[in-house]
Amino acid sequence: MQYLLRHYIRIPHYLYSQFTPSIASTLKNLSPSQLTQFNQLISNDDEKKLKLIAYLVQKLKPGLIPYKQILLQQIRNKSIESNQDLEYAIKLIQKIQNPEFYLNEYINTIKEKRIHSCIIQINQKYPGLCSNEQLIKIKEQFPECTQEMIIKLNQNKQNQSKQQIYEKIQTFTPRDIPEQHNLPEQLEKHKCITQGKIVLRFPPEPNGYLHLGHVRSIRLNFYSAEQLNGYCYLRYDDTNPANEKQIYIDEIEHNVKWFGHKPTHITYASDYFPFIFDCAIKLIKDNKAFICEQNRDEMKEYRRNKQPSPYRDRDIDESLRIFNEMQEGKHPESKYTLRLKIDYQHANPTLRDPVIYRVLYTQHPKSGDKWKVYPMYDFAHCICDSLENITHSLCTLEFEIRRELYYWILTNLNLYKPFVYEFSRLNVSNNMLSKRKIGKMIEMGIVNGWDDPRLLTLAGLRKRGYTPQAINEFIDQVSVPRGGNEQIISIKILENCIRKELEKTAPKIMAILNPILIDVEIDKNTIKQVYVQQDDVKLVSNPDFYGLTPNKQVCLRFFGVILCEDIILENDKVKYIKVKLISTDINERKKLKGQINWLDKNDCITATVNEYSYLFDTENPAEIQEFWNSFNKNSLQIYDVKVPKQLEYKVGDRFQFERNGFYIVDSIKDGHIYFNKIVGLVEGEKKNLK
Ligand SMILES: NC(=O)CC[C@H](N)C(=O)O
Repeated sequence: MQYLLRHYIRIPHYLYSQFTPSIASTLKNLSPSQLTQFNQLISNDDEKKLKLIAYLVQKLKPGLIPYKQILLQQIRNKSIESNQDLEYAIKLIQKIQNPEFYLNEYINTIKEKRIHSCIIQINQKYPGLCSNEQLIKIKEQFPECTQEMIIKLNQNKQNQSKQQIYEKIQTFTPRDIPEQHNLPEQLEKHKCITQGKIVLRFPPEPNGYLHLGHVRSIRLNFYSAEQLNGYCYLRYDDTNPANEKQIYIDEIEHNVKWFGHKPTHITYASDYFPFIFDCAIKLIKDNKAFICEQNRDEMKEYRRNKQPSPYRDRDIDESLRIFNEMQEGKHPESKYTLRLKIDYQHANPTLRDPVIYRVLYTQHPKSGDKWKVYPMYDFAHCICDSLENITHSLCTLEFEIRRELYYWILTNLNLYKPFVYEFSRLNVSNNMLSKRKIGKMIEMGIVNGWDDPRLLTLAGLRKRGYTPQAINEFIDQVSVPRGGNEQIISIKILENCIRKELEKTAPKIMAILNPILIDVEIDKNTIKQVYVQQDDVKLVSNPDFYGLTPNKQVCLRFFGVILCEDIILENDKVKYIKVKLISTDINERKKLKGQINWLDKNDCITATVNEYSYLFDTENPAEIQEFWNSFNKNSLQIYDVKVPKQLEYKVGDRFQFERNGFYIVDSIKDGHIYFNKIVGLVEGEKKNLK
């Protein structure tokens, strides 16, 4: 049971202990026949998960009602593999939720709901499918649904996900948690300042480059503020000078601008250090904070065992004196810390007398050596939010457990409290979004720096050829769910977004990857030399191959029908290919299935292509402790390419190389062009040589 709870229901850790006995006792209270029925119903693992969640929702203790929505969400987000699963999940949802609410809030009929889920799944499984193919797939599974129904639902879905990002904020309703309520006079002052407008913030720590995961927050905050006519701050959460650098600060600002956002203000947590310091003094004077001398390990041990620090009852004046001395630089690092005096036995470990200040003699990128004491994130963050009159403080789910502490601090400082809301962190398959882990990969030399095009850092995506529009489209499609940090989004959805955009915008050119030179005999006296692509040449043909192979006719596109007379090898490599021009007649050309790309030797130049594929072989490398072992060693391949000579190439230009994919000019060194492959064509398109 514990195992299931931990894996399938994401609730704060410290609640398990309260949760499990109540479930256990409910199970105990079932009559033998009920129990048999319950067990009989559970026939496989997936069903077990769903059933258990549904069961738990029914049996929630009144105090846990706020988590009901999370659990329901969990059922909705459950990946459903078969029709039976789908029907089963729907039945469960119906059972546990007021049917009227379900029908109004979600979809009109169960049938629509089923089709709708099916569309979502099909979109996720085959992101590149056009609507016709989608229709066929859906019809296979739901023969009873009409074409109109599918089109209508598909449109609804698209409109819904487009609007969701900023409309979502308007749907947040305050939870009924007393600690979160503001006093009437606080609210009045807050409203007077904000004039009822929405005030958001994007608060990255400048300790690395931003990545795709941050775009969810950038989009949610900046874009929502723009759409809702509100404000959004870019605030650097610079409370730990040990890891922070000016280059990161600059890169973050550059990225926000890249997405076209203009922060209402750019602020730094360090701007507020004097105020935050005074807050700490106030808490010491109120006997709500004390100077502790426990070292890191002792503190950890005591907190885990719910024991009080031996310094907890230190005299207020002494704590005040030491804290001031800490700031004056009179004490070494790690000797003293300032800790809150909340409740060392609290069920939520973040409230067990957390540290709020420590001594650091590191140079701070903004405030230099002015400060010797630095506030911890938990202490600084809520105060900054409050001072900036943030209306909605939005963060990822791993911060959920800190929400109670956030409110405790603001309540005890008598400060205005923003509404805190968490959403799922973004995970993308076959890659890793974690500044720490990316930093590690750079350190190990697995990738070539923060802007390596295989990484999903914004610098990497930019270099790879992604546009802000395509990235935003991806974020809109995957939206801002709250289902859990474990969900993994297929990287194919991201690829599909850039592909869709480039299909419309990138000019098509013929380019020959891995070129092979062939002699085309036009007549007895004329030989034309052209390049064709290595993968269009095979010594032995097969029924699916329409390229060059001995004694077979193929067409050099827009030129003429040729017959391959001979292929000569040297050390297993094609050395020479001899072909003969048979006809240039358009009708003859059209007859052939095999249409090959080519470039005249005299009309092209040699360039280099960096072709990238997935960074990791496994879908979820974060799961593996030594994640570098699943690094895809073929994630970068370098090829020669021939491109038309008469075109102009500038860094940043994007092209579609016909039948190959999309490419961007990455750099030009001494006249030599380097392309990065952005993304391939939709699977199957390449083979189709027509
Ligand atoms: N509350 C939050 O949004 C967390 C911000 C934190 N500085 C981070 O970069 O993760």
